[in-house]
Amino acid sequence: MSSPTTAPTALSIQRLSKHYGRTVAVQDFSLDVAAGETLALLGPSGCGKSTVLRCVAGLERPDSGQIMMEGREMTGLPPEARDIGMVFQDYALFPHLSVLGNVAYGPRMRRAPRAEAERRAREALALVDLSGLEHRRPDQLSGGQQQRVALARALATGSGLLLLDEPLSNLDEKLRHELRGELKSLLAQTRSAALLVTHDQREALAVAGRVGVMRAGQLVQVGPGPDLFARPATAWVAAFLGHANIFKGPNGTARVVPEQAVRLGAGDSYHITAQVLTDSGSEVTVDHPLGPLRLHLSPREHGLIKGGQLSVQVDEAGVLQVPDDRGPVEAQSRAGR
Ligand SMILES: Nc1ncnc2c1ncn2[C@@H]1O[C@H](COP(=O)(O)OP(=O)(O)OP(=O)(O)O)[C@@H](O)[C@H]1O
Repeated sequence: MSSPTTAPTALSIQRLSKHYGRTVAVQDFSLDVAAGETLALLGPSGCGKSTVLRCVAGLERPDSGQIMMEGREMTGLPPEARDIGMVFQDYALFPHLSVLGNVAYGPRMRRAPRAEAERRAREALALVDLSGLEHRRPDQLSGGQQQRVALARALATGSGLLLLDEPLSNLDEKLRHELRGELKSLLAQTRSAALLVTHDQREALAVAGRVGVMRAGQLVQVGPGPDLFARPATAWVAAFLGHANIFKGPNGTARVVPEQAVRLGAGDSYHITAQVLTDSGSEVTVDHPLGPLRLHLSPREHGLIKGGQLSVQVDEAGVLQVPDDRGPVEAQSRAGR
């Protein structure tokens, strides 16, 4: 599962495990992040994403495994010795410090002289487009501006590795959408490697070059986001990424039918068993021999329905055969839809 790129490795996590009491939070987790790369860890709540990040930051001590940065062993070191820039969910700015003071804090802690720390802080604030607000206090900023100050603070550390734990979580949908694009270009400009944790697929796809999908403490698949969607390794990953058509196959396998494998208005006609209007057209369920096939139709495609029937041709070559690793409840809820 290592990166196909030849860039040097900024972060290497090897066989990391961590439990809390009886809860296995992370198990045998290995991942490399290349210099300059942004990698997003994606997975359902409680799957261990933040624990991985906290172990990399040095805020948690792993039970076993190794964490290396640029080839140096970090596993036993305290957070302040790791030279990492961090942004956490609540972005915890110091309320009594100005914007400039907040951003200069990192370099100051790393013993940069005041003038040098402030120069770096101003540079970072310019990157996040907040020049001119240096003297405000956090409570005089909007949520989005505070979020950007937190980012600037991480960037000003000048570290080769940034850890971002749900960095856009406290924003409304509109602002999140705007900042997703900004975050991507910002990370590209800094050339730092970044490990981003999110439970939001759109965020992962919009910001990261590669996405790692976690389930129950383990990394189940890693690769560029569009590749994961086109070729999910297992039925659980397919379901998690939003594939609608996953059918039980023989011997513990499942068949995933991507929308691209379905041609409308060709082949045999099948009954429509359910129809729901959506804001972009309609969603219909077709009684297909493979299973109840759920399809999104544009208003124009909706016109292909004749007498409660729709012609559908499934390109067998486009159907994916994968191990069915879904629990009984997950498989049931999909089949029942
Ligand atoms: N300090 C702790 N003490 C006990 N259990 C913990 C602790 N921190 C995390 N856990 C448990 O470890 C597991 C992984 O938690 P973690 O916060 O890493 O998940 P996550 O994927 O980041 O979740 P979310 O998306 O909800 O933030 C969960 O079952 C959680 O309840």
